[in-house]
Amino acid sequence: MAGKFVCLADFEKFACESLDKNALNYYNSGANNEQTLRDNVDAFRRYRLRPRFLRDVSRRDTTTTVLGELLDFPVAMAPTAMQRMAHPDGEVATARAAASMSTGMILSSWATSTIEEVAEASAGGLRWFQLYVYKDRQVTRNLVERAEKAGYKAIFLTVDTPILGKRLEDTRNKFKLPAHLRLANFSEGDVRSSGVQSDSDSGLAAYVASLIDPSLSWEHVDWLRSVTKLPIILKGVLTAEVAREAVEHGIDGILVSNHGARQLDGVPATIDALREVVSAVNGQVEVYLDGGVRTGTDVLKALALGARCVFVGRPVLWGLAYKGQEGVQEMLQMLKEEFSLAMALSGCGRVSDITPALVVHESYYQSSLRHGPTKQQSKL
Ligand SMILES: Cc1cc2nc3c(=O)[nH]c(=O)nc-3n(C[C@H](O)[C@H](O)[C@H](O)COP(=O)(O)O)c2cc1C
Ligand SMILES: CCCCCCC(=O)C(=O)O
Repeated sequence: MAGKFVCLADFEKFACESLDKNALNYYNSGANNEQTLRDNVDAFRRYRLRPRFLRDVSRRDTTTTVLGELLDFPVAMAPTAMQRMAHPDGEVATARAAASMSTGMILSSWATSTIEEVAEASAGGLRWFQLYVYKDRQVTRNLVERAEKAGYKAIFLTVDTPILGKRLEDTRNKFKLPAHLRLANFSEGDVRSSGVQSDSDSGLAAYVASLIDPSLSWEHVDWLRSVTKLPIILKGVLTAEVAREAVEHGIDGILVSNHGARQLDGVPATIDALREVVSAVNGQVEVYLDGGVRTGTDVLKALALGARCVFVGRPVLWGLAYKGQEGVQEMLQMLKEEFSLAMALSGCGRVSDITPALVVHESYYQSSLRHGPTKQQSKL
């Protein structure tokens, strides 16, 4: 348990006070007016819990599985690029924290540590690899083969970023990766050396435009399927339509995500999009969620609405900024304890006790106050 911190907002506050502007704005900002950024967090507050009491919750089992891999609790770490801006050990510290807490991490294609050093530093830990598709297929294939060889258990293909979203602070700051760091998995063409920065761009947007494939389509998904035996999860799905297509293309899982609200501003909060995706895939593949998860009750709500596991992005960076590996562990420990408490207080001894009846949208109560019970309420 963290010494002086009592909630994840404390980690955020520390990061805001200690990181430099270039890194902090890059980590914390969202796209455009940040409507979706705010909504990702606020939307969780619009769901209400319906606890079941008089059940023995003296012992709780928080474990779950993701594609057959055991996790001590249903919270793992989303890929976030360039973690060494937050702490010198960056992704290596994150991977060690994941292993020590018996959960998993997704390593970003844009890590500031190599695929191999992260694997070596956290031997026995659960790691997945996040993939961006480069215009040069060989570059992309090489990343996949390295991840497979180094023991990563799945590929999370990010589908919401054919082009970089507009992040105002990064543009104002002319974001740059500090000179002592590099995108460690590429031999050349990093954020500093892309060379095409205009006044209306951050260094990042220029790099993406020069190297990342904006023609990303189902053809690339099928190609990826043909070059790896690893399970493929689509990261960035928000609609039933895409979810159904994903299942048709033999995808193994779906991560409901809006990229931490950094791509298309105005898309729904992920917790609001979750139900549509869960119902579209109808149990055919596992569904996960990231975006705005900050408390144990957020985790509980996401699971009740059908997520098998949730991922956190920015909280990892805040934990790193606080105390490296130890800071990330403390952040995860806090979420685990909050989740276990939320399970107890809602009458759930096991993760499988968390069912849709546990959660309703706030409108459920507003409509019954005005008009008496709705059909949904009468059914519960
Ligand atoms: C600083 C930062 C960098 C990110 N880098 C990546 C990335 O390299 N690949 C990716 O698929 N998603 C990336 N994301 C999105 C996260 O994986 C995740 O979807 C999001 O952060 C979850 O929302 P949260 O930060 O509110 O927990 C990044 C997010 C942030 C904040
Ligand atoms: C292909 C786009 C790279 C984006 C850089 C990392 C990232 O995902 C972010 O949100 O920033």
